[in-house]
Amino acid sequence: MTSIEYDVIVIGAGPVGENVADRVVQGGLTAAIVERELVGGECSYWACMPTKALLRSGSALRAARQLPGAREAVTGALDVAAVLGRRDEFASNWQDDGQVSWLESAGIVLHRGQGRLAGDRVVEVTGAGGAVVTLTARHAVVVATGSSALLPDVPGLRESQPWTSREAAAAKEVPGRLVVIGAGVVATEMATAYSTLGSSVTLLARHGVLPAAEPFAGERVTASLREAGVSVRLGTEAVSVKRDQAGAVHIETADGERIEADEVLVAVGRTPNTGDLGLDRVGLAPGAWLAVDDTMRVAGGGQWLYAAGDVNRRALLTHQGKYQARAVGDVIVARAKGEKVDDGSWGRHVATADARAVPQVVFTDPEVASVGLTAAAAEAAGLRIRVVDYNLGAVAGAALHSEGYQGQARMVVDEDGKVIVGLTLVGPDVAELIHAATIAIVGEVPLDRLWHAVPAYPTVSEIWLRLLETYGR
Ligand SMILES: Cc1cc2nc3c(=O)[nH]c(=O)nc-3n(C[C@H](O)[C@H](O)[C@H](O)COP(=O)(O)OP(=O)(O)OC[C@H]3O[C@@H](n4cnc5c(N)ncnc54)[C@H](O)[C@@H]3O)c2cc1C
Ligand SMILES: NC(=O)c1ccc[n+]([C@@H]2O[C@H](COP(=O)([O-])OP(=O)(O)OC[C@H]3O[C@@H](n4cnc5c(N)ncnc54)[C@H](O)[C@@H]3O)[C@@H](O)[C@H]2O)c1
Repeated sequence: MTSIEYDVIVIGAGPVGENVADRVVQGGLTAAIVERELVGGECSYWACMPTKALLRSGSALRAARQLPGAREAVTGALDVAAVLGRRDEFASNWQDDGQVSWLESAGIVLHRGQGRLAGDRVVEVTGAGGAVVTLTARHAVVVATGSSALLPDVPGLRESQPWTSREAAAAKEVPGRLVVIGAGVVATEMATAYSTLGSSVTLLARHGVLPAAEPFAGERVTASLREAGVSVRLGTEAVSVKRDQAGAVHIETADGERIEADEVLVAVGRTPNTGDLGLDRVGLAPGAWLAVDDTMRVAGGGQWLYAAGDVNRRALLTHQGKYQARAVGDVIVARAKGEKVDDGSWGRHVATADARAVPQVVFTDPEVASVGLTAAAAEAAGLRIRVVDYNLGAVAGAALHSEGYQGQARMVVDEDGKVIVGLTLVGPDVAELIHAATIAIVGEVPLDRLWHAVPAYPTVSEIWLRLLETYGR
């Protein structure tokens, strides 16, 4: 059987795979990308973009209603059909022509089908009709196959055809009653979206709401969800699920309650897309997350095998996966050309920020924007820290932003280095504020110098000055 040769083969054309391929082509190598569904991946069609489109209109409406003068101009309710229509556009109507054209313009060859490793630097691609094409990589194979929703082992759940994040992101109708299992990022965002769109939502939070964030984030989001009419059940979980013949779903909880709903959304984390990837053909375990070194080389794989994005479990976020993609694309080019590899801390060919400065925005109401370590995580890492809290609603810019602005900020300072290692902001429109904190953490800007970074008056950014004043000089 003949094989087509490329310098680099990328399996998975999500945001991460696309960026890896682009980077290696820009570095002068040839690249092929293998995709079994839509070019653009989860983020474009079933995750980041459509879910944020579902949330945005409700958020804008709430903002207008919090402002005298603007409030009076809002006379109608949310136009659900228009929101869903705008979401469809943001999901490109689940067509990938635009991204396929981009691949062509970037000089990347697309092979459609299921990609499987079939030996050292060999990938077999099985197309829709069953035909198999064999590809060989001269330098590297990069696995960027992403992740899928995890379905917990709850009796009856799988048979009940639950919604996962995919159905929640792409739904054509808003269910009357929605039960959400889980209370992490997907669960809280989708509870916010669907309650705004008119569903009666119940959220089952086994481990608390947003348990990975600073505790006040979960508390504020819980309070606001409840104010919006969402029933948030803390410390409980689904123990059995059944869909009846009329289509209703019956959920039994650990505390013996029975809840009836039209749909049940499972949002309890992710599982790697490595079950059908031929990992056993290269000595690795199918179905496992792919552990990697800082240059994204797979532990226990050949020197030619890399993994980037969700599939390596370092940080399940598009921006962080694309950051890894830039590092891995460049390191493959450097190694192919025999150039020096810059793999020291914060070097060009490593993703140092994955461990120390990952920003994330949860688009709930209020928004939760964070970067770096929470106080609990910093303590667990053995750092000697000081925690500085400040009421975000007390800065002048917040009072101007909206009536009764409520928010909270926390800065975590490493007392030995006198630098910030974590910052969390909770409040309306804090999303756009977090990048300043990312720069302060990545740049390891000393607190003494931060006093000279003066926030403009009257903006919500004045929180920076208030946090410094509270810390003391
Ligand atoms: C509901 C939801 C909302 C989210 N919102 C945000 C957000 O607002 N911001 C953010 O930063 N992150 C968000 N995320 C996370 C983000 O979607 C992921 O981190 C991101 O999609 C990971 O990109 P990736 O390229 O690694 O994987 P994916 O986007 O999953 O792409 C992997 C691609 O590989 C393909 N593939 C898999 N196996 C094979 C195979 N064997 N052969 C061929 N092709 C294969 C898949 O079809 C897919 O196209 C969200 C996630 C969810 C679930
Ligand atoms: N705005 C964003 O950046 C954004 C939005 C959505 C998703 N994402 C990414 O997608 C990934 C997946 O999100 P997710 O919400 O599925 O995972 P997650 O890890 O954020 O939350 C899962 C939650 O489910 C809980 N849980 C686990 N098993 C459970 C069970 N059997 N019953 C009840 N609860 C259970 C966990 O305690 C956890 O709180 C995240 O890592 C996140 O980074 C990002």
